[in-house]
Amino acid sequence: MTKDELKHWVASLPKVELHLHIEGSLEPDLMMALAEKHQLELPYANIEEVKNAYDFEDLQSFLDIYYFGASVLKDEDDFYQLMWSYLLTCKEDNVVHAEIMFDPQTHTERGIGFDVFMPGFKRAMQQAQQEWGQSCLLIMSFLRHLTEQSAIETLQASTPYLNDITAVGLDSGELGNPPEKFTKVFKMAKELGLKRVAHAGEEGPPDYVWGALKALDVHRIDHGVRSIEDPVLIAFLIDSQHPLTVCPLSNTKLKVFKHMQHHNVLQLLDLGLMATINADDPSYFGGYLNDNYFAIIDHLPIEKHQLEQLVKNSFNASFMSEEHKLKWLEKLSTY
Ligand code: HPA
Ligand SMILES: [Zn+2]
Repeated sequence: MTKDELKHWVASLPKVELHLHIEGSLEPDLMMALAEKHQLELPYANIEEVKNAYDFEDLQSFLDIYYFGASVLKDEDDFYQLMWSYLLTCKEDNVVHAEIMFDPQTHTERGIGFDVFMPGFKRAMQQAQQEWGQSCLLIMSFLRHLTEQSAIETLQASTPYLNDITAVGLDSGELGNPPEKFTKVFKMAKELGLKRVAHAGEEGPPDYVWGALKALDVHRIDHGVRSIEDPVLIAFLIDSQHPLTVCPLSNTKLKVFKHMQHHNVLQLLDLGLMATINADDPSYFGGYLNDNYFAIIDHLPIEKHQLEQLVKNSFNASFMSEEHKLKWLEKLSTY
């Protein structure tokens, strides 16, 4: 198959998104429209200027702009619009199931509570479910640059909405904020029956991946690409099959890899790790799920069977029921 044929084929497959920050799907046009609605001053005159600002040195330089962008989200309908726009891209990309992260503290720190963003998210999710059968669930991520006490207060504030939250996660600036800082709140989340994921080994060392596995008892590692530096960790991940939610466009935009040609996702896959492909913050990094698959097709010597494995892995790595997994894996085999 040519690269174009591979892209066409991947685009047609039913797929799963496991690493997507809803605040990172805020497109410049919605950002500008919400700024106008709430009469907020943005340092950008037009969409072109917003896009030009998306030129990052590292994770922190992105996070500064990402948190600033989220400040235009104020009322229930803003959060509805944000979620609805993302879910429309799922339909477009054949993403049949999405596990969507949100950062409560990005909003609660600005005085916007769960009673504002949760109803907005839920309204869009229910509408997409009704209109085209979209499957999706929510992962509540704690900001690791804040204290564990703040994460505990966030978990407590989420109590009335726990039926709508499947898992907790850990994101924001990794270096200097190891997983062990959040041992207690992840234990509380586990006792509440929540699943667990954490960003680790994006900018941070393999020790942070060990920390997420051992101290936080996570089901998946978000990113995890720096695991490759520790052969004992790699052997552990091959054996345990803890999934890695890898985000190729994010990793090149944030200079975790200098160029897509240097990305290690194929290496991880061929070693037998449960690698998956994901979008992370599509509005900031230049593309949604299909674009991430297209980028690795363009720049890595990837073959059809490896793409098929990545897509299968994302179903297997998801929190969907075993019954739904089987249904989709059977369907995949007909493509
Ligand atoms: O890629 C990421 N890493 C850490 N925190 C984040 N918050 C949004 N995206 C990211
Ligand atoms: Zn992320």
